[in-house]
Amino acid sequence: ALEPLSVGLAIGAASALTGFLSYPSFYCSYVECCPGEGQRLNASALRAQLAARLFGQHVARDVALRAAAGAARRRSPRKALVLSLHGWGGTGKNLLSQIVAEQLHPAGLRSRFVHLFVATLHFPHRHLVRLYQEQLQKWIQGNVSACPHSVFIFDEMDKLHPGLIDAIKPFLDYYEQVNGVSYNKAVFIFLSNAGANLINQVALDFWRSGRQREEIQLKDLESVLSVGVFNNKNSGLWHSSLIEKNLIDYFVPFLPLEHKHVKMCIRAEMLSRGHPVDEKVVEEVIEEMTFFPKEEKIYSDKGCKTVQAKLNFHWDAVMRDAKAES
Ligand SMILES: Nc1ncnc2c1ncn2[C@@H]1O[C@H](COP(=O)(O)OP(=O)(O)OP(=O)(O)O)[C@@H](O)[C@H]1O
Repeated sequence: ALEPLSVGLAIGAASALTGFLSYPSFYCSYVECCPGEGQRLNASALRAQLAARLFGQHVARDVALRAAAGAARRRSPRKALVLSLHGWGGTGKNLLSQIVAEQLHPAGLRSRFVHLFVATLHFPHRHLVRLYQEQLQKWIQGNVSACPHSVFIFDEMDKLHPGLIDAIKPFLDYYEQVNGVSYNKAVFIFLSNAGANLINQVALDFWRSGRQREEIQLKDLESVLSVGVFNNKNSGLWHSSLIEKNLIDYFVPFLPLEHKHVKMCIRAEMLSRGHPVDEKVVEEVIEEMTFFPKEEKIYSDKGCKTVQAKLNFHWDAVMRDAKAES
């Protein structure tokens, strides 16, 4: 093995000789750097990732692509990009956030410029809201000062205390600067189950009337949600204040997943573990999953969420049987 010093000297000499590696790119190949001024969400790279990794979510995919294209167009956006993701559990909201974050920061959730907050985990106590507000504001301000392209993901947004939503609001607004810091290149992604039942009902109505799932358009979902959730003061929707002020740029709905999508998740999980796809196992795993509504059993009630656990369980059983036989 080569000593680190020799490797460093060799690389240094090579770069000095060729003049090929500029200082920042050389440095940034070893230490994660904040993307440069011109860096934007790349719509075609995002399209390829979404096509390969996110199943059964044509509406969410199209909205995310529109957001990326919009962000790419604006050299100097007037405000931070704010996406609000809604849908049933296990339908891909965290996955899509991760894919979007990876476009700006290839390390994704491991990047020091991508920050994930889970309401019940990071802000569990109501009586500490003031402290959380202060900490959250300092955290966002410090991180955006260090990297304007910071990404903040808030999971379980419907469980976030309204005081914390108020604390975030100034960063989402059309201010050029807040306390000397500009937030217009930051990305905020909010995840929640709010409106999931209404989204599911639209999907079911399409199915019952014999229409294709792919015919569902954003406007079909927006119209139901705007009456049932967004404009309903009694729905207790967490972000009514954000909507009133037009701080959310894109509403991203997630449809409930059907058998065929869950099968795609199972196959993808097998491949990611380095196993070939075994259709018999796919069928066995899907058999163990539950689907709603009671009569038609079309949609997975946990989306793809339990796929990993079910596969683990399945393989443990296979190993046990193999051991017992030998
Ligand atoms: N549409 C999908 N396409 C591919 N994989 C999916 C999809 N939906 C869920 N998964 C997989 O299922 C698991 C759970 O998904 P994810 O965490 O994104 O769901 P979620 O909608 O954020 O759920 P929750 O609301 O419960 O947090 C992940 O491993 C993810 O990769």
